[in-house]
Amino acid sequence: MKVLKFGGTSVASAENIRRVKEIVQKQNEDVIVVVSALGGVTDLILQAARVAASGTGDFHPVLSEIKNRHAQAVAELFNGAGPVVYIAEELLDELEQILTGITLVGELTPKTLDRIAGIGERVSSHLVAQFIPGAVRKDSAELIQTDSYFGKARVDFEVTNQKIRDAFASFSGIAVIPGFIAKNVKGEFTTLGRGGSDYTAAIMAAALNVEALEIWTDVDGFMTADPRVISKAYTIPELTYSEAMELSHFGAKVIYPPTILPVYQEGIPIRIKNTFKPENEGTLILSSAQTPKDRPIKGISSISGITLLTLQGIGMVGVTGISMRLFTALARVNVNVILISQASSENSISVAIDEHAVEVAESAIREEFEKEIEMGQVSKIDIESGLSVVAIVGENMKHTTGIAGKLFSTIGKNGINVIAIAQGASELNISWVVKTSELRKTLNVVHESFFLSENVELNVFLMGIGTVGSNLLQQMQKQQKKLLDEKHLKIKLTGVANSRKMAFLREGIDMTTFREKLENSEQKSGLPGFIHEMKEMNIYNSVFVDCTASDEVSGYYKEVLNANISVVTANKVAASSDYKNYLDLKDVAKQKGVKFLFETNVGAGLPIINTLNDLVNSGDRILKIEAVLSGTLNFIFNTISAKVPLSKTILMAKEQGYSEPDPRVDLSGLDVARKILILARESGYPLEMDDISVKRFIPDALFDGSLDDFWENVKALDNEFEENRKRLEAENKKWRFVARFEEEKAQVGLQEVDSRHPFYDLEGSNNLVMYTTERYNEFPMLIKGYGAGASVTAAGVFADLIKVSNI
Ligand SMILES: NC(=O)c1ccc[n+]([C@@H]2O[C@H](COP(=O)([O-])OP(=O)(O)OC[C@H]3O[C@@H](n4cnc5c(N)ncnc54)[C@H](O)[C@@H]3O)[C@@H](O)[C@H]2O)c1
Ligand SMILES: N[C@@H](CCO)C(=O)O
Repeated sequence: MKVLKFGGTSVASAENIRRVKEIVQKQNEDVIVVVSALGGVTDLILQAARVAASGTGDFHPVLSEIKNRHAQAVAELFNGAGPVVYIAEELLDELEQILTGITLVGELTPKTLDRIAGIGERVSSHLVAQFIPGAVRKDSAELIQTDSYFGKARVDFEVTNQKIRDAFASFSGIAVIPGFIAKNVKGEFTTLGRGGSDYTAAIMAAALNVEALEIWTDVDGFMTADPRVISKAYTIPELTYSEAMELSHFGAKVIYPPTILPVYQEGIPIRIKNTFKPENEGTLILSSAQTPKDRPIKGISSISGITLLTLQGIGMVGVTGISMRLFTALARVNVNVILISQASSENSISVAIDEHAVEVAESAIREEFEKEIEMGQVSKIDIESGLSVVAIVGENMKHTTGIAGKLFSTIGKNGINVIAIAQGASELNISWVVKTSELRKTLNVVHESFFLSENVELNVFLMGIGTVGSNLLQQMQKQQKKLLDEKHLKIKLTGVANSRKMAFLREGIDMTTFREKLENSEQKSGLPGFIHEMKEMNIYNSVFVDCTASDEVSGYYKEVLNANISVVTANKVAASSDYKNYLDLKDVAKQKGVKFLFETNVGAGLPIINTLNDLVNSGDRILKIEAVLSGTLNFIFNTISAKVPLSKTILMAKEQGYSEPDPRVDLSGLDVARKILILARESGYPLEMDDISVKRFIPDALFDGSLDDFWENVKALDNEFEENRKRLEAENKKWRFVARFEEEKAQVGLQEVDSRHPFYDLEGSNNLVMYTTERYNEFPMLIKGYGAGASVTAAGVFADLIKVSNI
């Protein structure tokens, strides 16, 4: 035999009752079907009773709604005919009479309320019993005997069990019974309190020691987290009774814990099933559940609307009875304590309570500790609202090390502040308090870290979609699927901006149609606005990618890092700004557990900075750096010829995506100066830009004025350069713009190199770096290759991005 309980939504309408019938008829054994009232009916009854008791209002409109709901179901299920019509009418007339009585006396006692609160179940059980062929209705009120604590009556199990066993001694087939209701020894109606129908089902199941109890509801069972917040939450196949109780204590309102006590004591399995998707397995709750060893956590639950009340004072240290008095004071005013945290210093005790109970709780505590407050032994009662409690639950946590470490480091890395923590010695649950504004992010990071570790998500906020930025998006879009399939890395474009518009989407903007999305966006681009929105979205594992050349953008890195968002940048301005700022950014990133990566600042996609870091970190010392670091300048000097004058080569470098947005940054030597400065710093030398000697090969006058002036005036240099070029050709030499760092000094400038020089054969826009170190001494280390260009630079940015994910 099995007991099946159908909740309010499962019997909310004729259509749903048809589903119930189908489910019941598919059972291969005898069943007892416990039903709730039609969804929402109990609330309507209570509402009508309150209106009646007020003495001023008219309960009839609410009563009509109750009657209509039933009349509609009867009409659809029975064509409005048959005995059920009279039964329903009779019960609802009874309700009307009692409501009239309440109106007359202007008083609503718990006893009267219990007389009517279960009328919904009494009607629905008749409807369902008559609708399922062969089913018989039995009256649970005659089987379950309670005391007279109206509203939440306590069951007399000895009498009840005997009554149930007698009633079902020779029963076979389908029985339908109302949930929630019972009677006291005098035969007066009582109710079983919150979760009452579940309780009825559990009482029946335990009394008859049935094979299983099935709770049919409108969800698939216990989920790994609140599915309204975590779209990737999934149904937990098996739970122990203790895990189910822990999970349902908070958000997961699948069952009400006290209701499962009778079946728990008998070891009867409970299955949670979805009436609307009966084919799904649901969740099975047993004494010992299957738990994969690598999944110590079964689920995450959360509850919002929490206030933390902290009693603090050095006068509390070592004084016995403080907690007893605190909790007794709260109990006196019926305040339920959801979480308790007290440090071993005993200097403070924090309790998490429902925010609606704050006023009563506070005044009860103030009253209790009036003397101590007066004497200064209790210095303050702190109240912090707008909080949520989150908990991870799992029996396998017991004696497993590293769970709390993993939990809090994941949370911390994402910039979420943990306000209070509680873990019982049973190690079944770790609970903590966060601001409700951080709840979504908390659930996401914890869910990802414990349940979806096979898929790491990276949320990209990209600023600047010019040469490098747009190429990066193409590469990411092409590689997205492969990274997901093979590396379990999900890259999402969660925000993007060009100089006019910006767009954001938590689920990820389609990288093929991002331009349309931007065009259609109503958000005008603006740096503070972009940063604000990114921070407000507060998504875990976020990365800010800077593909602009703007110093204004780089000025925001600190704020971004401080918000626990990693920074990946192709923009060289920050790493070559004041040494203090460069160090600060690195420090903030370290402190916040996020990354600040800028590999493409030198040599585009070439592994120049990473290699340098590896050398230095492994104990090598950089003695000398000699390098050609400008793709633009190398391209210009390799392209200039009798037919292609200087001015044309500059234009070509720009068109081919090598030059800076303003090519004067390359021509002036500033770009190379920035790069050698960054390399010197990464080698461990605290250089400033002023320490770099820059020898320009283009007259200063050309750098004054607008970019248009420059394009016009630069042509005047063509002849002189052609003369010099011819001379060089005759001498079999080439121009190379060389950067050098040695003995804490750095310089950049134009050099004429002959064919024996290692820089002589450097083609196209290639870069070459030579590291002379203590280990690479007689033969320096060489890194050579494309040093500029859209695809190689974008690839370098992409590689940094992937590094952030730590896959
Ligand atoms: N091109 C290369 O080979 C290369 C190599 C290494 C590093 N970089 C660096 O990459 C960065 C981008 O270079 P690029 O060649 O793509 O330049 P680009 O001029 O093609 O692109 C820069 C884009 O940033 C946009 N932008 C500027 N300020 C903005 C703001 N406040 N908000 C939104 N968008 C803004 C511009 O409108 C432009 O579209 C530069 O810092 C450059 O030094 C480039
Ligand atoms: N403008 C730069 C881009 C690479 O940093 C260059 O030409 O080298």
